[in-house]
Amino acid sequence: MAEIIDGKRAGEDVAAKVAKASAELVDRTGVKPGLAVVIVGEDPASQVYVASKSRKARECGFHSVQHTLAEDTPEAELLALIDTLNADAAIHGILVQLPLPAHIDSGKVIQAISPDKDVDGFHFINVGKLGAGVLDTAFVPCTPAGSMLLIERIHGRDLSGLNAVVVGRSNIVGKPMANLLLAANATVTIAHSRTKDLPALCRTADILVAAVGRPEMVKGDWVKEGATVVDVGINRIPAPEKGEGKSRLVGDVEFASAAQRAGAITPVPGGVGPMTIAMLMANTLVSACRSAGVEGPKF
Ligand SMILES: Nc1nc(=O)c2c([nH]1)NC[C@@H]1CN(c3ccc(C(=O)N[C@@H](CCC(=O)O)C(=O)O)cc3)C=[N+]21
Repeated sequence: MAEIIDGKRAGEDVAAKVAKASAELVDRTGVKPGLAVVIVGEDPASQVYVASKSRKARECGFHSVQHTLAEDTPEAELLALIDTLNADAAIHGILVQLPLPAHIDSGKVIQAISPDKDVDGFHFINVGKLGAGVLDTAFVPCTPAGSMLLIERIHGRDLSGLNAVVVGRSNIVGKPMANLLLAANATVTIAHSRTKDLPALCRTADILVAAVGRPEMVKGDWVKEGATVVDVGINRIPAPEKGEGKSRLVGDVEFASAAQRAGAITPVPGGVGPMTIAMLMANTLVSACRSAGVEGPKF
């Protein structure tokens, strides 16, 4: 049976380090890290995530503001809010919760965020730095950054000689994840819906990252014996066994069968999700340290 990687615990470790550094930053410079989270519309799942980000920010001793805009907010109004936050010296990180309503061009909105406050790491400047391996000043997207810290717990920082397969090629997880694995010297393959014989490819992976958004798509017999499996998926599926109308969270990996073969595996919930939120705090702290001109902690 695989070791179950405790992402909740790892996320708490990161948050404790952030909280300590945040208090030191305030003491030394008077600068308090500030995070602005913007949400447009009333999607209940998004509301839950945004609330937990704001809560975690307060736990870290941050200045935390949340802007909740109506579903029908015009794009220009959202862009104007971003301009205001870009110019606000008390704000070091801006997160616009995705997805945005269909009438808003999310690409335009993301590129309007100052790259220096882009704690999601989605601005082209940060995407480019990651692609070029300039990691010291890049903001790295939170989910891949958190996944790397979980992988580090098993393999250390140097992944030389290890084969990594990333299933999924999204801009928010698959592509940045592949770049981080490559920067750590892994041999990386990105697989996707057009990949031939995906199960066979996955069986070559010492590190298998599933980020496709399809519930339990990766089966146990796709997993190489002893591999490290990182499940990025968070899918809510019906759970009639729990009662009428009930649901449960599953990942992109069929956990029970994969855990039989893996050496280590992240669960859902309690794996990558809590690390994502923790890395958002880490990125915000780093941004505040930069703005105060002091060296922050490394994560
Ligand atoms: N600009 C932007 N940046 C994001 O980082 C972003 C986003 N938009 N839009 C939505 C997704 C989703 N996301 C999650 C973060 C943590 C958990 C998390 O902590 N999940 C818990 C379970 C939560 C539950 O029970 O529902 C866990 O996996 O243990 C989940 C999902 C960040 N996202």
